[in-house]
Amino acid sequence: MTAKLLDGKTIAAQQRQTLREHVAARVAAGQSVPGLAVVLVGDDSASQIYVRNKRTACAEVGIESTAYHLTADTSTAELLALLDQLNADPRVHGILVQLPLPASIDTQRVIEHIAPEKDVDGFHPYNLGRLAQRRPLLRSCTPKGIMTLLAHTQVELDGLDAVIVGQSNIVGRPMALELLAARCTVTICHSRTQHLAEKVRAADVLVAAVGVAELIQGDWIKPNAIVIDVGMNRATHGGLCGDVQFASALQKASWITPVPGGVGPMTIVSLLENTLQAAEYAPSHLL
Ligand SMILES: Nc1nc2c(c(=O)[nH]1)N[C@@H](CN(C=O)c1ccc(C(=O)N[C@@H](CCC(=O)O)C(=O)O)cc1)CN2
Ligand SMILES: [Mg+2]
Repeated sequence: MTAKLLDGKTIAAQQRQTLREHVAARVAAGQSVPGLAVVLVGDDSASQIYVRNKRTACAEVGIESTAYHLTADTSTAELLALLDQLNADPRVHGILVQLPLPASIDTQRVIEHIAPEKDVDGFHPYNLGRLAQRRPLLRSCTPKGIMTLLAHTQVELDGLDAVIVGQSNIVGRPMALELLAARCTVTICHSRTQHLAEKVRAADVLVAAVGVAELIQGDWIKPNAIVIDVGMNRATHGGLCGDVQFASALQKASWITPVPGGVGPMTIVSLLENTLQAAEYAPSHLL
């Protein structure tokens, strides 16, 4: 059997079209243009590309993005001062601080300084706590995008065994909360996990987000499993590869995401959705 591809590139393009219509309808009704502040600190080349892609996507759907590019020697206090300004600005509905930040900056303090109602990355403890209580507001972008991909399979998730490989704050942990809210039985695996292959073999839904090129072998995949590969690793031949051995997993899974073109585009479109959501739910005195 050959798995069907979960084509994030195409699905994200469809979502952007829908978003463009919603934003246009909102503006035609006399409401404000959704605004996203995009904060980049330092010169990390991958981050510069992601920020550029996010701003291009904003422009495509009619969200106004404003870039703040700070030098790598910016202090935590200076970044917090910028966030104070953005938190108070009624034209800014969403604030995105691109990660990773330079090591000299206290990332956790920065995340906690973003007003939760403008936290369109969904990284603030308030938003993660809301998700943990099954009352989500702004949801982390990669896990939210993966839930959209899973909905496209039309597979009923209720009661399935989900295994997540990777326990990061950005992907693994919020992903576990999303799948738990969808009534999966969830296992998180990490660097201390014993018998990883056996854990993966039990997965009806596998999310690989560990950042180790092709760690997960095709013969570990349960027949008919849904395989979501968040990994983006440099392959020895120069291109990109995921955390899953794609060619052999393709023969076992029912659905699988490609790398690139699977999860990545869904992360960006989820950010756009969150920005519109933040604008729609902004307290009326901020509209
Ligand atoms: N503030 C945030 N920082 C980071 C996030 C995030 O969601 N918020 N996630 C990642 C980086 N990231 C977005 O910021 C991101 C990474 C990759 C892609 C993507 O579309 N990837 C493409 C392949 C790109 C390539 O060819 O190099 C794909 O998968 O098709 C989107 C977003 C860490 N930081
Ligand atoms: Mg992400």
